[in-house]
Amino acid sequence: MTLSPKVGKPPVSADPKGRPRGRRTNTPFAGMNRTTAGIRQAPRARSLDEVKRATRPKSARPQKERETFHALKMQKALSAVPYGQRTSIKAQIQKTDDFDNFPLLAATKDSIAGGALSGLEDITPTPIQKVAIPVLLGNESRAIRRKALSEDGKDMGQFLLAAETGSGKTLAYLVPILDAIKRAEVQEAEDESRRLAREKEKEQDLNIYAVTPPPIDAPHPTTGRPRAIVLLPTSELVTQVGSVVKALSHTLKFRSAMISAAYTPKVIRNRLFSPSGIDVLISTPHLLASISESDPNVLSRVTHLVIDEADSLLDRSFAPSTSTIVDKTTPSLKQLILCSATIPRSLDSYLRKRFPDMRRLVTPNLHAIPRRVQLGVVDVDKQPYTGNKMLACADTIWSIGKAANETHPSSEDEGGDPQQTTRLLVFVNEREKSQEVAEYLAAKGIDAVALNRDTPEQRQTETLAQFTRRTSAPPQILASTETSSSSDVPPSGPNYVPPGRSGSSSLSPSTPRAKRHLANTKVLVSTDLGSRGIDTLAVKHVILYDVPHTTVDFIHRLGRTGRMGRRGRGIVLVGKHDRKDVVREVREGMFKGQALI
Ligand SMILES: Nc1ncnc2c1ncn2[C@@H]1O[C@H](COP(=O)(O)OP(=O)(O)OP(=O)(O)O)[C@@H](O)[C@H]1O
Repeated sequence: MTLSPKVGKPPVSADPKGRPRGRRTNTPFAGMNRTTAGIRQAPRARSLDEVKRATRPKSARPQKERETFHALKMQKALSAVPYGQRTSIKAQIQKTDDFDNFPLLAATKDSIAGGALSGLEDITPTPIQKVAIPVLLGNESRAIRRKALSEDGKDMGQFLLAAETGSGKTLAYLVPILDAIKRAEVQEAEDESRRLAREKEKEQDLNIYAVTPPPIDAPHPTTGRPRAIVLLPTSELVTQVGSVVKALSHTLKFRSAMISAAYTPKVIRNRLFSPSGIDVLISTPHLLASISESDPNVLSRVTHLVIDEADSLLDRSFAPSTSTIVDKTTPSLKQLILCSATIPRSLDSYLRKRFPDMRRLVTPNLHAIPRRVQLGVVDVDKQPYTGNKMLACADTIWSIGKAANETHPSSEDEGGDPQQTTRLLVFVNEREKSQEVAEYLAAKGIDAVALNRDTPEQRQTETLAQFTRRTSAPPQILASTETSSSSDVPPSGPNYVPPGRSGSSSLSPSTPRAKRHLANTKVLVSTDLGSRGIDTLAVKHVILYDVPHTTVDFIHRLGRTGRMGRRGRGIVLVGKHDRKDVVREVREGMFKGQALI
């Protein structure tokens, strides 16, 4: 290493052009080896505002707004729908306000008002019905329609209907399908009569004395070969959707059948192979997939296949049976319709791979829990529960039941109006817990039953029927006759004490048998089984005993109340092991009417 010859020489004071050659100020080493502070001028005096800001106490300083959905972002459960898309859908559907706006057959329109929604006044289509019915009817430009057809050019439309819980998705797919079936029936009848006329002419040309043989007593051509199939995950949902289809069939005149494990093999066979034929079949995928193995013809004529509750039917446990049915029906299929209240990310990526051309028909409020559903929080670690969640649950139910009884004293069992009975759903995460909680509540004098996969099919149906009773009053009327107004919805807070409580618990955790009975109140303690699709119109209160694992479960469970414009209350019980941050964000999202993520 050689040293510079300038080492030890004093610095030159000016460069050849006469500029001073001192220390460079814009290099990383500019501040090194200084003997003076190098302040060129006196510091600038602070303005009055700057002084005020600096002397303000920390608590008074504006906080940087907390990032919304920080905890929910960790879960990443739901696929996002951009807000721009939501706004444009909202604008699009604003023009439609009547079922008459859709090019439906007169009989189809009559079947809505006179069948499926009989008893309701001023029937207007819901957002998902406004979005989906025209598209499924094929009532749009050819260019848009071509987009919905599959890539291989096959004439099969693929659609995903996604909308909030309790927003009328069932009719959104049933109405256009039944309309198409009726039109196809008319077309086929015309074709058949033309064919017969041609045959007759031919016979007459060949032999004028030909005698037509008497008609053979053949079964109907649609026997065991339905035109439309609706798949649902449970027997209860098969019964629920089956009854809507039946109600429509009274006016529209078609044949339908529902089959599930709740029926005996003989009943299933008789329904499926009825000599009078079948147009619409409602089934669970496991049962239909196994029938199709022994009798593949069952799926040979299907033009419309609906996979309702698609977020469940395309998950690991159902996917093999569902896919088998999709594969076997594909050759004759005109429309494949998936329907769901949520688009979980797993479903989103599955659809992108398996059905990349699927058209998504979503509503502006998808993934938002309506603001008319209010969420209260009970901190079970605080007084008077001190960590006893079961006690907190029982006490909350007693408070709700007592408050309702003050308004409607006569019980259903005593011949009172069943609509005045308070029906509550309690959701737990594990099936063992449902039994445990139901027994505890019963010991506390509450009419509670458990519902889980171990409950026999028949009992599941009977139990759920008590919570799905239809009311004929329109939502607006129901909302106004509710015992509560938005002001008496349970206030939520870290230690929300339900109304009617004086501060101490009216129940003791060690009470072995009920000393008192909470009249006029029915409680169902359920696992996720009771949270999917069940039309629990009669339920105004949902208690989340466990904090749901994901936002998907939050949406489904809270979606059992506040259906079709009604008000509802959710109460979540949080303990020290529960994700309070997740609950807080869900509450904030609900308050702002935002879509959860
Ligand atoms: N246009 C309408 N006007 C009034 N009520 C309607 C209308 N369409 C459907 N309903 C009623 O709304 C209720 C909820 O409908 P449905 O069960 O189809 O909801 P959903 O969107 O499938 O809910 P989920 O996601 O929970 O399965 C039903 O009782 C149904 O009769």
